[in-house]
Amino acid sequence: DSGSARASPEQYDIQYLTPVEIGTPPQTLNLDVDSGSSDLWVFSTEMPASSVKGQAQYDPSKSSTAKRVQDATWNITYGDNSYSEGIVYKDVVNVGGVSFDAQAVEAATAVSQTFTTDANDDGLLGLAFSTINTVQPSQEKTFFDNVASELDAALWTADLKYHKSGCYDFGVIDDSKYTGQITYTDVDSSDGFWMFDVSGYGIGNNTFQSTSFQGIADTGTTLAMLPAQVVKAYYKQVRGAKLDNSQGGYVFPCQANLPSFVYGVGNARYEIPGQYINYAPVDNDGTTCFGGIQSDAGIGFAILGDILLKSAFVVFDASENVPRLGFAKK
Ligand SMILES: O=C(CNCc1ccccc1)Nc1scc(-c2ccccc2)c1C(=O)NCc1ccccc1
Repeated sequence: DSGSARASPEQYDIQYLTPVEIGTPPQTLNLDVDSGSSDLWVFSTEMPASSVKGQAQYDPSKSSTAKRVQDATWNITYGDNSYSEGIVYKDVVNVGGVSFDAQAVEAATAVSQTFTTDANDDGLLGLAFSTINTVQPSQEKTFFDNVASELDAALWTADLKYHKSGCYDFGVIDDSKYTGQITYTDVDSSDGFWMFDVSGYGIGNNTFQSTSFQGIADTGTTLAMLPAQVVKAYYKQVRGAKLDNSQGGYVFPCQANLPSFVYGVGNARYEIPGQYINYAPVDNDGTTCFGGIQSDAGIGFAILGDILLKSAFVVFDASENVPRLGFAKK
């Protein structure tokens, strides 16, 4: 079995949304496929109407295959202190043609303001490792863990694009989506993330620095949160850039000519074009812009979010004893 689902960007590529069918007859919700968390949770008819502003809601009472998981609850808080919580159903879930008939669908009963204000985002589909799923008293499996044994290959791929729709594929590597070789690197999943070693970095045409650091491949995080020293060195090359704590990070004049950022995976080198690193204006007149590369200070590891992932074709491969990540140019 294999499948393919679209990943459509919201404004500034803040996140990418993928249509997911839930229940019988199918209810289509647009979810944020998130390799940085492991809960599949949705806006639902179980939450107060005041928390719903345009989102589609999963209605288990309208699904003949929905079954309540008695006494099961969940709650999750993300690094920006956004959170959601609720109860659990089992139901049919279909992503890009790959289906599982008893997927834990975590129906929200409450969400934070940040989720309520994002009208197009109906929930998250977590594809990190099931060891960090938040359902209690017994943890549930991610959609990928549930379908892996049915897939032609136990892997999924991310082909995210700059200000354009891309794809998430399941069970197959589509060779038309990348050029050259795929470079693989082992994943340390002990913290539940797709965590690996970045072998070094380079700024524009400057010499590549072979200082490795650990990071997670996180399709759910917008920006690339990198070691403070790396980020400081990057913005030193940007005239007018400064760390503005009131904005929460490095900003620069929107007209700045940003250098590219090169990152290493093993002996391979991948480049984020400077244009991708001009994330979005922070003011109405578009004079000052917020950087797509920011510091990972206080997190404990780097977060290689969409700003970085959209520069490559990425393989999330759990087909062997040790999971691994593959990167290729495209
Ligand atoms: O939580 C995730 C992946 N989910 C991101 C997401 C998607 C939709 C809504 C909210 C969040 N990734 C990870 S792993 C570790 C962290 C983290 C980040 C900062 C401090 C502590 C932990 C995060 C995370 O929260 N990512 C999202 C994020 C938001 C704002 C700033 C940085 C990162």
